Amino acid sequence: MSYALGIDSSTQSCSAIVIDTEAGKIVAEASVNFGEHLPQYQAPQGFIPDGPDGEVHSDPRMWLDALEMLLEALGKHCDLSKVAAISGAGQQHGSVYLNENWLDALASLSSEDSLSSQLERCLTRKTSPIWMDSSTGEECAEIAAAVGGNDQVCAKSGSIAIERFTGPQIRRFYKQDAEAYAATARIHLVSSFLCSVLCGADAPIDTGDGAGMNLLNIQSWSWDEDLLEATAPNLGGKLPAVQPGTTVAGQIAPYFVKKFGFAAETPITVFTGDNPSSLVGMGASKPGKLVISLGTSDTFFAAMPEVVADPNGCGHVFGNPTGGSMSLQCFVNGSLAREEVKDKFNYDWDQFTAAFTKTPIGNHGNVMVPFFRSEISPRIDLDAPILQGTEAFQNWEEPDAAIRACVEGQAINIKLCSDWMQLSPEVIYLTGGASRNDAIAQVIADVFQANVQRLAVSGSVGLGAAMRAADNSLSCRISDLENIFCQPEPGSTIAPQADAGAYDSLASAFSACLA
Ligand SMILES: Nc1ncnc2c1ncn2[C@@H]1O[C@H](COP(=O)(O)OP(=O)(O)O)[C@@H](O)[C@H]1O
Ligand SMILES: O=C(CO)[C@@H](O)[C@H](O)COP(=O)(O)O
Repeated sequence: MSYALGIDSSTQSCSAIVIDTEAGKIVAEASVNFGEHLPQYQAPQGFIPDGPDGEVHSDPRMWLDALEMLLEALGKHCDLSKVAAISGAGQQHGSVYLNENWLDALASLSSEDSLSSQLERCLTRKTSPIWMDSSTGEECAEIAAAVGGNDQVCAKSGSIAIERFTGPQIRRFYKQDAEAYAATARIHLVSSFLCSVLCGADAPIDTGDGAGMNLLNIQSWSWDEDLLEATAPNLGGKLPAVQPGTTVAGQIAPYFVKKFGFAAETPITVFTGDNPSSLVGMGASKPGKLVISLGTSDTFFAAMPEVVADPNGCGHVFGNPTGGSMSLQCFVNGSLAREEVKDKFNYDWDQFTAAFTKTPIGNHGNVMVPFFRSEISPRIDLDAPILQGTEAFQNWEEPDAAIRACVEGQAINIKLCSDWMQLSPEVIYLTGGASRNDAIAQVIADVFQANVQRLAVSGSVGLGAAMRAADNSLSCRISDLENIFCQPEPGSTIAPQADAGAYDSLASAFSACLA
């Protein structure tokens, strides 16, 4: 049997891909959009809107319901009993809090009932903070002070103390509700939570996703005692083991065998974060390739030959699921910022895209810092964009110029913030929902003065998971799978149209707006 299943539970949707490693083709794909298919959770974009004090949470029951809907849909396109290897990925940093009933509940799941109805009684925190949460500034400062400053936090964990990272989120929970914290027996990431559910047993956290917690030591790749202590009492005992991404976490639980027809004993490789998984699915797990993901967040990442920390404190070092490390820069104002500008003018994506043919490169000097919510790269508190240019532009009276300015501002910001990685690529590989947009891809090619390519398989997170599963459990090699599945979409290369230096003055104006 040669089928491998990869699952991607990201911010707005849960998707899956099944690859046939022998035939070298995709067998089935399916996707469940949280807002569209599970409206009862009132999370149109995958998170509960308007949380207080920068809180952004999601309901973990929604992720469970989506997983079931996904497998149901997938089973209509493919015989799931042929799947011989499974892995997956979750949006990074999000955490799930579970009580002492968790392990028993997992071990005794009945296929007569839903996962969410059987596991909700295990939740000690009804909703899960996710990566967009910025409520933990105070906790970050406390953790940094306790271990001797942010330089120490960064040297240990690969990032300074960061609001969305899981450690500060755990500390906030402990401070807000010490009783519920004490009743918490296990804290999982989205990735390890879903992996545990599939295994029917507690699964480890992998080094790729674990590094996004401010708790994992990136030299030893094990929980760091000082960071654990600085975060919350008895935390070590509440965390699962950390394991490399090449670990098999367990076998599929009887629940999924009975309900969806998987073969008993199908091995499950430890899940990772969506970005580390995408690194694999983009064929970029060895150093040399640079990826920009335009998902809910925009991210810029690459496998690194050695651990390099961002001197400005905005970038991160995560584990590479195939070994070694990767660097990543995350931009909160990604797709949702582009959508805000589009929706401001009641445009659809075609009208949004057409705006680029009606405006020139450089936008006559009109520049936008397109931050609709506090940005982390660079760290700045804003709840509305800064516009600088003609009066009409500043008054949002020029829709096409505003759209170009949003995307140019984003691309310039990505370039400025990723300079620390010292990568000057000839080719940038694009993935994520917005990567299908040629106009956005063209701006990235122009700003970076590099060719831009997309791969023929668009779901790089799920693909990366399927490839890791196949590498671990089907005797396939990642490099061979890359040759088959990670090939550029024919004719997709977008070359720069702008001259080198065309964006120099706009980049200076952008920086000046932030000064
Ligand atoms: N044609 C398009 N042009 C630009 N952006 C698009 C287009 N189609 C979809 N998107 C964006 O893709 C985003 C979803 O990307 P996706 O990678 O699926 O998100 P995530 O993995 O974070 O759940 C949407 O928020 C939407 O703004
Ligand atoms: O916070 C980060 C990375 O550090 C985000 O990239 C999340 O991992 C969410 O990913 P998407 O849903 O936007 O792909």
